[in-house]
Amino acid sequence: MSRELILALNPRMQFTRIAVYRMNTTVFLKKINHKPEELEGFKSFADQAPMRAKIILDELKSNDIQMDDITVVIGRGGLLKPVRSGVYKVNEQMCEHLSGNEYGDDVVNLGGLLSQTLASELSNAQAYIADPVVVDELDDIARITGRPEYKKKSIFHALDHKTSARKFAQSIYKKYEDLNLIVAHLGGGISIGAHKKGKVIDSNQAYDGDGPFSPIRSGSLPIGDVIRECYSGKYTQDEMLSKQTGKGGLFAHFNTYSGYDVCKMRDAGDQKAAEVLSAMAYQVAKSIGAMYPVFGGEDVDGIIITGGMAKDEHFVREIKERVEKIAPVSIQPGAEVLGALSDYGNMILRKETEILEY
Ligand SMILES: Nc1ncnc2c1ncn2[C@@H]1O[C@H](COP(=O)(O)OP(=O)(O)O)[C@@H](O)[C@H]1O
Ligand SMILES: CCCC(=O)OP(=O)(O)O
Repeated sequence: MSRELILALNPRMQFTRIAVYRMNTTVFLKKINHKPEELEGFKSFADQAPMRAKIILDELKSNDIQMDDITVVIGRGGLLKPVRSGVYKVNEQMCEHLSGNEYGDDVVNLGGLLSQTLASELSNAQAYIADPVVVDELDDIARITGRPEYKKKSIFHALDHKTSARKFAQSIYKKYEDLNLIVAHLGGGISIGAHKKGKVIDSNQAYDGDGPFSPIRSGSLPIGDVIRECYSGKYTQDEMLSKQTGKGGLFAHFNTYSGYDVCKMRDAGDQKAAEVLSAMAYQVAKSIGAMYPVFGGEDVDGIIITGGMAKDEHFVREIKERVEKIAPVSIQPGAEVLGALSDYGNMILRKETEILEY
């Protein structure tokens, strides 16, 4: 059996999930929580990389992981220039773009930066990312907006979308490339994508654009009101961007980053939580419905609902009731991000995947 180890990383706002794999066996799995006081004082998410990397290294060492055996460090890919789906070696330009927030400031940028920082501390490791949030397979028609200077960008949870869609295809003994699917990832961000024969030809711009509001993002807003707020003199540009991308949605209503907490409030009888969650489900359902014409009259073979909030049966039921006439609905609760990264890691080790250059 190969001694080589894969270290997979999924940095989130308040924690970092890490796992170590030897082939298909999980050797180590940990959710490292970061206390609010540890995260205070950093100007951007990218600046947290050295601090989080040190904690991860200490965690691996104290759990007797054979550091010299780690040859692949692979993280979720961040906000970068548009790229094709697949595995990328982390290079200098990628690190510059991620650390400089060239395409936006989000915790997901830490995926590539942590991979690079950790690989540089290990004697035999190379850093990678896979299916970053900027995988771009949009049809040209989906890019055009009502202002020639603005193009719709492809920003969605590509890793979970592709993994869930392939898993669904396998479950019905079909190839992903032969199916038309609508995938809804319900996580911290919410992305709804039209997967036509293996390509995501349309999606909401799930970071700073349109679509349903999510646990942390505002989604589509009445744009005139937003423009007036921008010019009110009350907020800086960074504050306005943060309201859209990290402090909108359920956070703006309830002051928590956790969709789980708001579901618990609803279950405990909180009327406002029930109303806002129902509105979120309503917006998700409308966005799923909006993908139907994208297939140009072809049948939709399935709607896949995935991500952390797909674990909440009440929330999922409210979406399902509104969309199940379009196509059969398959629920895949939770997002298997670390597992998906380890699959890519194994493909790297077996030389079964092209390593793309950013
Ligand atoms: N059992 C659950 N019920 C409702 N929401 C949940 C549950 N478990 C996790 N969540 C929420 O899912 C969101 C995270 O989704 P996830 O797909 O894991 O991550 P990501 O933010 O990367 O998309 C968080 O808002 C979290 O609180
Ligand atoms: C960064 C855009 C994609 C997205 O929203 O992902 P998360 O659900 O992981 O926040």
